[in-house]
Amino acid sequence: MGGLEREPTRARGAGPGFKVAVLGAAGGIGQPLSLLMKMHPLVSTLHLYDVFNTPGVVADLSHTNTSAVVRGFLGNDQLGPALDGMDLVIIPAGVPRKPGMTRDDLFNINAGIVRTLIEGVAKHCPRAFINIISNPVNSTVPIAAEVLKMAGVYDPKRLFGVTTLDVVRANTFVAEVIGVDPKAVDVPVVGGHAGITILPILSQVKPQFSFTDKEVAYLTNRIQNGGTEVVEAKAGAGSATLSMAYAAAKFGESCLRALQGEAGIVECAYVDSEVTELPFFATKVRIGRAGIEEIFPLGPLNHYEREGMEKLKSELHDSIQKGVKFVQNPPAPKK
Ligand SMILES: NC(=O)C1=CN([C@@H]2O[C@H](COP(=O)(O)OP(=O)(O)OC[C@H]3O[C@@H](n4cnc5c(N)ncnc54)[C@H](O)[C@@H]3O)[C@@H](O)[C@H]2O)C=CC1
Ligand SMILES: O=C([O-])CC(=O)C(=O)O
Repeated sequence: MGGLEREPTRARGAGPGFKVAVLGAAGGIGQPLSLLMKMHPLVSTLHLYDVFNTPGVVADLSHTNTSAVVRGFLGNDQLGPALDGMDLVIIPAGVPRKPGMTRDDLFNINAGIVRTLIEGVAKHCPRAFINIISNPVNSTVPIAAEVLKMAGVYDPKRLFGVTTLDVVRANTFVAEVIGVDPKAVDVPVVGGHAGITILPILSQVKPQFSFTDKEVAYLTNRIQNGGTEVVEAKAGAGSATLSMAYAAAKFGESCLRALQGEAGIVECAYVDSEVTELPFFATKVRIGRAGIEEIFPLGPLNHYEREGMEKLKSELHDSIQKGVKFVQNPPAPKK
């Protein structure tokens, strides 16, 4: 195809807004998430990185007439340029589940992917907010923290495990039960992001509502197993992608609004925390320009929720330790 004799006149990418990188951008989550970020008015530059098909995704997205400039980066050699100067790095890279698998079954492949990508972040944009989507989140966030510590650039206020999909699901399923618009519902979801470590605090739902025991059991089970519901429905073709892209864009937007200086941005996220004895835990956090400004306590829990808290602790503890150990005592490379 013939090119233009002169370059397009408007130099773009230097306008107001933030620089965002999506790592794993050609995947099931990465593509719709990249579209949503390309449409976002707070994004001026969008860097799409993957080990596969980024030129195709970039060619496609670059034809949308939204102001963000999109650039593609392919393969490990281009990880540095993909990350240079980024304000926000969103990471949905890695393999998804198939029916019968747990999120922890993804550890062997995804742990190494996240470690490599975070080494890149540590080197090229250590002050960026990092949003980790790659599973198992309960372990990949501790992996990221250890890698950043080793590089001497760990700022716990800027590292977030994305658990927004659990909140999105909780709000949707609760809205169905109480018969209101899901946008009007707010359910805190705490703990982690796998099975029983996902703990919806239904007693704190807004608007206030008194659920029956049967409703609590149904809702808790559906929220904890929402990911598996999608994995089974997709029958081998992957896990949640569209709802996850929506959730990641929602959380990413909150990070960008916080970076811009907007006050009062509150989201649930899995973060370095002292709310419990576990070193990482998801609760509501207030995010500001420099990252997490406040981690909210759990608030009053009923008997059912206190039991759920006790049940989740040992699984979450083990997943955290597994991630920490992976970086501190890495497995010997296979011969
Ligand atoms: N936190 C959450 O709530 C959720 C997390 N997930 C997780 O997100 C991850 C991605 O899921 P999908 O997009 O459905 O998978 P996918 O397989 O469709 O896409 C993953 C992408 O990552 C890329 N990739 C692989 N190795 C890479 C590397 N070293 N560097 C950069 N990119 C690399 C692949 O080429 C692919 O394009 C999975 O681990 C999945 O379990 C999925 C849904 C919800
Ligand atoms: O279930 C999975 O494997 C993907 C995921 O984390 C979710 O949908 O919540």
